[in-house]
Amino acid sequence: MNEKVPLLKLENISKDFFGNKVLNDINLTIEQGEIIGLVGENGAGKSTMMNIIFGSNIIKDTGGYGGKIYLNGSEINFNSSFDALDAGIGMVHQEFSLIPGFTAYENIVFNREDTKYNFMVDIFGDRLSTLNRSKMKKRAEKAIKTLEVNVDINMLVNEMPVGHKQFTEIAREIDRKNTKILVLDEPTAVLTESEADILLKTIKKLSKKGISIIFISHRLKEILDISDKIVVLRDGELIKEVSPSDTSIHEISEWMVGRSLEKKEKKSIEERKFENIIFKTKKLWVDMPGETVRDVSLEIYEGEIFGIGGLAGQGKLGIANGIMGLYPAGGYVEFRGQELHLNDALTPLKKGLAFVSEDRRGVGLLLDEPIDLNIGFTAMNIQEKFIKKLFGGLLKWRDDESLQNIANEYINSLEIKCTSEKQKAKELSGGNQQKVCLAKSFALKPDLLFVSEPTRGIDVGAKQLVLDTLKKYNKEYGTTIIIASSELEELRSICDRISIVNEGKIAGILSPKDPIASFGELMVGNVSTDSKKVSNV
Ligand SMILES: Nc1ncnc2c1ncn2[C@@H]1O[C@H](COP(=O)(O)OP(=O)(O)OP(=O)(O)O)[C@@H](O)[C@H]1O
Repeated sequence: MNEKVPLLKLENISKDFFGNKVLNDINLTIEQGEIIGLVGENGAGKSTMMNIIFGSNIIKDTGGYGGKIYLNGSEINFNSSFDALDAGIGMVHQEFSLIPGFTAYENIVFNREDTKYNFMVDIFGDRLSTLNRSKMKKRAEKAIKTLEVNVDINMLVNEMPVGHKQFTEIAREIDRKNTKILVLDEPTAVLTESEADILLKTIKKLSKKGISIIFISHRLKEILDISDKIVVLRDGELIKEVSPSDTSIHEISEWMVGRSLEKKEKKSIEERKFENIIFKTKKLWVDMPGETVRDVSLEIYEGEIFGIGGLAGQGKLGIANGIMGLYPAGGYVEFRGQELHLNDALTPLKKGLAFVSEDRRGVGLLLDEPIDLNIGFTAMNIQEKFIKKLFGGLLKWRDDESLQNIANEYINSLEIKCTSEKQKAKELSGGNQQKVCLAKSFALKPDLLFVSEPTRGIDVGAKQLVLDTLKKYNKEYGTTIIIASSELEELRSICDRISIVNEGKIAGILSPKDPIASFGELMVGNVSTDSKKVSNV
């Protein structure tokens, strides 16, 4: 009998990192054109499994893996990702692998550039061939067009907003002619809902063309909407394979965490009164690629949790980036009654402001350093915390014990999955790296904390934990918190007031109890409605 051979088959796959077992006896098959939705808590082993399929160096450099992988029935054993690409397996990693100083189109066709004939090639060989840029641009444009997004292919990658970087990465994979399997590791984490919708449609189209997709996401609704088969990993074990029509978000969440989850009643937010203005902006503008901040005037009360929402590119992320000196900014900003000088990244930190950026890997972590140093680093440098001094400060050295203590405090409270506080940041899973970034800002004990997209890349179970930790900080230390988020429900669950930014201006400020429709109206710039300004809840 002629048994049908699956496109890809994983047989008894296991992996440990220096004795720490992270994958155990995984068996999985993937058919041509099938979309597999891969889910699991932060640190469950999803990226590791994908790195094995993609032949990533990190697997080989850490002792390889156990078990066998078959592609079209033949065993494969990739020596590098180039072998995987040659075999038709592409991957878009959580962290971008684009070349920052190159344009989008150069990145999309990188290593597969078109060249022009010139006579020197006949004499000296291919090394003297010249690039056929117009052909390269046409190819890049075609790939971007497939995605139906508006990305400027001539823009340098380091000047792009994160969402556009993500589309550039995917366009690069689409441009490859031989792709059979595409692994997408949390591709929608950096996208807005509407951008994510576009991507999901593209994924469906690719699968119809016969390309198989392995799609990792913490947004379980997406997983249910798009997958042909949902695969749940927990603590390195494959614990469930299920069809989306036979399950629900709640059930998947329970398989992920391994226990039954109570359906939480929505708690109504207690109304709080605030007296003093701690922070003000007048006519703030910020020049950040992809983010329009034109004219933002705000007054923030000491001790409140203030939300900033709005559609992508309207300015919600640009505000904190400008104030914290990461992008050119102008206008007037005041903190505790004193003008705060803009275009300087050090002064805000010294004055008691802190920022957890949406681009956490870009500006957040010292990847080769251990967790404890990452958590304490900024506080050490800016506030001389975790430092021992002798002779009136003439002799200074690192206080390793207090660093360890603070790190362990956050490892426990934020449930950071790691082997110890000495594990290097680069060895943590994406979601756990993000928790380290939050801990780093908490260690500063700031008076005013800006947080952008606090739960991006965080699994369903840990989302609430992160929001609760923010609330706890606000309550215990009186920290004023300004949260920018594309998830309106997240803002409505913890903020005292929520502003909506539209076209670089504050369209209105609402109470979290206001109806969703009022937020929606402000998001599309309809300011003439009843959107009352909540000056103090
Ligand atoms: N290079 C490495 N060295 C040591 N341990 C590692 C390394 N890479 C990953 N790990 C460990 O393997 C485990 C699984 O990590 P992995 O990145 O596969 O998780 P994940 O399911 O993708 O999580 P997330 O949702 O947070 O991205 C984690 O405990 C992580 O610390």
